[in-house]
Amino acid sequence: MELQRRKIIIVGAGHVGSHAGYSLISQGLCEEIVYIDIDKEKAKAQAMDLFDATVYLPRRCLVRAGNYEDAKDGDLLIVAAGPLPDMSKGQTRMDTLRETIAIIKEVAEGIRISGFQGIILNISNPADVVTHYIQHTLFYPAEKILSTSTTLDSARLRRAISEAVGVDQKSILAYALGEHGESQMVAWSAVTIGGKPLSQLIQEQPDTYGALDLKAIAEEGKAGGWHILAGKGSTEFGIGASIAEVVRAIFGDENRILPVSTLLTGQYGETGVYASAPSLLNRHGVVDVIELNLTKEELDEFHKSCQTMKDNFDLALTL
Ligand SMILES: NC(=O)C1=CN([C@@H]2O[C@H](COP(=O)(O)OP(=O)(O)OC[C@H]3O[C@@H](n4cnc5c(N)ncnc54)[C@H](O)[C@@H]3O)[C@@H](O)[C@H]2O)C=CC1
Ligand SMILES: CC(=O)C(=O)O
Repeated sequence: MELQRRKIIIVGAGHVGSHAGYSLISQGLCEEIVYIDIDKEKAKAQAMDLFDATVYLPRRCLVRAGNYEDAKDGDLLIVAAGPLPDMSKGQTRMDTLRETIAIIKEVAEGIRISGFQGIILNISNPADVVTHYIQHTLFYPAEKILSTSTTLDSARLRRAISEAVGVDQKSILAYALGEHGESQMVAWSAVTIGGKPLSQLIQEQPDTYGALDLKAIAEEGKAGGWHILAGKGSTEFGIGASIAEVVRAIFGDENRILPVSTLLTGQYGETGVYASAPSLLNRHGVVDVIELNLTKEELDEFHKSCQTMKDNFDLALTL
């Protein structure tokens, strides 16, 4: 009998790293978590706090602080190190590129020397461009490096739709696609509520669904992160749950479809760019990208978003 011991490395023991850890241990998704942070005392403290919590959680998980040597036999590595956009300066996620890349250079080198060969899930913003940068720097197999990206924005979009139509988010399937950031777009043509296309509901119930302000709903979904940042200075529970959802799809070999950011190789007419699109996830990582039948306007918006990320990826390579 081969006993399973799933090991996750989390680089960055801040708000995201700690909440990712709590989501993972409370859902019993791994047997070991190792925190790496330049602030070693913080890494130790977060690990100890989380390990104490496991006493009262259903599944055992060893949580400790470590270093890149611990990544050698890791199965999955989460990158969550970097600054948040400074709202007082009106920064977007993309505006943090320069500062984040300086950190990511060190993180990527740590991953390289560790010999880590598992799946990399990048969260550091600007998420899509940074994921591409790590993949490029490490010559990493693209199917094994991804970002949660608009998995989180799609949850926020589903909340915004839910509030407008009075149906629970879980009964709504809706994707924000492209960038985890300002240029993201909504694939309205693919939205279904209880299995019915939104376009059909608009025709059948013009007084309710037909009266929806789709632009305002899309904006509300996109603004979700900003509302949370403004209110409490960090976003953590939503991203922690999104990370756990992606990890479950991978470790469970689920063939689950989530809107993660992956290297596009011709899908939607885009090549050589990390962007969020509905993708099939299993133990190998991202094994397929689903091409939705987007309208011409939606496709134009998607291309615009991809161009933003291509331009910033080129910029990242000069930093
Ligand atoms: N993709 C997404 O949906 C989300 C992305 N983020 C991004 O995640 C990143 C982390 O955000 P928070 O956890 O809120 O920040 P935080 O400031 O709470 O934590 C960041 C941690 O990274 C550590 N760190 C800095 N440089 C490091 C290095 N070279 N090596 C190892 N650790 C290092 C810091 O010591 C700190 O503990 C940011 O880039 C943020 O923009 C945050 C929320 C959601
Ligand atoms: C901070 C961030 O990227 C988010 O919560 O969406």
